[in-house]
Amino acid sequence: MTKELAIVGASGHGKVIADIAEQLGYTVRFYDDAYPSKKNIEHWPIYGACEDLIASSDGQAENAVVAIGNNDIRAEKISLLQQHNFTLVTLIDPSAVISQYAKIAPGCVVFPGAVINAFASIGKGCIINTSAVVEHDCKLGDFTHICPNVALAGGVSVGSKSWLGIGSQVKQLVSIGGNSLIGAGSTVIKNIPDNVTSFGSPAIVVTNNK
Ligand SMILES: CC(=O)SCCNC(=O)CCNC(=O)[C@H](O)C(C)(C)COP(=O)(O)OP(=O)(O)OC[C@H]1O[C@@H](n2cnc3c(N)ncnc32)[C@H](O)[C@@H]1OP(=O)(O)O
Repeated sequence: MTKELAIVGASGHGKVIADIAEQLGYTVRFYDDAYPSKKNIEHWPIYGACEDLIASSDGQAENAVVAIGNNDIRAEKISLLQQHNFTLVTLIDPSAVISQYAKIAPGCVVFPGAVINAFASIGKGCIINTSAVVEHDCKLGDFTHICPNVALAGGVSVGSKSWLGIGSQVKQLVSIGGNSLIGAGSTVIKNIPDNVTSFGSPAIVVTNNK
């Protein structure tokens, strides 16, 4: 029997998610709020906006994943789908390496080559992007985005909705607050508070996002 999966968000990120989902045996259907001005992505048709997906649902726990990189919008769409009884699927690329002792909440995507080690815990709706490393005992809040090639050493914590830019690295046991942004290529060696943008090596706070 084929498994069906609605993907909300027809973007580059969505294409990677569709590829992973198909490898896992799903038949995918894209939805995007740019519909009807946008009607397809690559060879996949777009079936409607997110509200069309909800309207067409029979309330019988259909599978869905949200493929939107923006943490706030992803959180909003996931909450909406949960309110309408969709099943939030977590997709893990077959090439990712996940410890038997790691915990990953629903609605996450784990991209090719990522590693999540023992006793790491990943909150709801997170993106663990290509070749990111989440070491042992890390704790990631809901709706975080860990970009490609990020390396989190052991015991790092990241608050909800934070975004760690491509190639950034974080020293062991460092804590990054919620809703903060770490710039591409940064090296984080000290705790970072909530609601700030930081970058550089070592990373320093450059903007308060409140
Ligand atoms: C699969 C995927 O594609 S996933 C997506 C991956 N993308 C990323 O990781 C992007 C992460 N984004 C960044 O690093 C961005 O540069 C941000 C968000 C930190 C800053 O963006 P902006 O606010 O637009 O800053 P802007 O580009 O105007 O730069 C402002 C200054 O900060 C510096 N700067 C910006 N980002 C960084 C950085 N990561 N490291 C060091 N310096 C930086 C710039 O050189 C510039 O300096 P100047 O004023 O002396 O010229």
